[in-house]
Amino acid sequence: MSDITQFDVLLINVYLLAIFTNLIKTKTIIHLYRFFKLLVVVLIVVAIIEMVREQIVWHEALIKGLPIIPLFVVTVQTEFVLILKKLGFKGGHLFSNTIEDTVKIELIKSVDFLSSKRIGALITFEKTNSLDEYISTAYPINAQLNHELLSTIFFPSTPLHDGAVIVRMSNIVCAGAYFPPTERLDIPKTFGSRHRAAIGISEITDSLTIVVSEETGKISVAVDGYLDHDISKEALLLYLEKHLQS
Ligand SMILES: Nc1ncnc2c1ncn2[C@@H]1O[C@H](COP(=O)(O)OP(=O)(O)OP(=O)(O)O)[C@@H](O)[C@H]1O
Repeated sequence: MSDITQFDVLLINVYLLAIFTNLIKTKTIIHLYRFFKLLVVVLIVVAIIEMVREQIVWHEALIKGLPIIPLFVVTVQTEFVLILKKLGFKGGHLFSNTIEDTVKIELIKSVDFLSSKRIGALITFEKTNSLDEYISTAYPINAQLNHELLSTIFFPSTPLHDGAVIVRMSNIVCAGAYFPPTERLDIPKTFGSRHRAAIGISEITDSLTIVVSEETGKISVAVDGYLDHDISKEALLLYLEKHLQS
């Protein structure tokens, strides 16, 4: 323990901070981070019990507890970054996916059309967590979302219809994006890879995804790792109002 220098502590701190703030998007890191947070809480509780039991004064406790300080600092920093992201603070400016009311109407029209024709679709709205890594491997579009464009993209047998459309602000940024599907085992077998991809992306980012089932025409929304299946147009509009500001 005493071999650890302040410089080592600093290095560990910087290293862990880099992992947990930059790679927080990947599932392994999220699981690792949850375990890490639990570890910090356990270590702090053990340290407090030891302090009380052995009547250690605070400065002795500080020296003894030096190795867990980086763990504590990183956890606090990471939590702080996550809270800022939740509040919509990104890269020094307030950010959220603002979507105009006219675009919401176009979107609902398109989803209704796709649903009535039983055309499968996956439409993901980026919020504060960047979807750049999925955009970079998809087909770029960069055009304002409207009913005609969105419906045409998902038309069966056309080159762009497979995969997901990603929407940033009121623009369709790309089509044909692929997401890591959820690894959950409790998802009903009736949900195939499209629905699993929607849940998957909602587990690792704060995005909102609309799914139209090719098989049934049913509309679902995936957000925060949860799939709300078979919802009405009205319920869809409520989701848009709640998650995407005008
Ligand atoms: N990982 C993925 N990311 C994005 N889109 C995907 C992914 N996996 C599958 N898809 C899309 O879903 C289509 C296949 O859907 P599949 O029938 O397996 O799913 P489903 O959930 O049963 O949906 P549906 O009810 O529409 O049949 C693919 O052709 C592709 O367009």
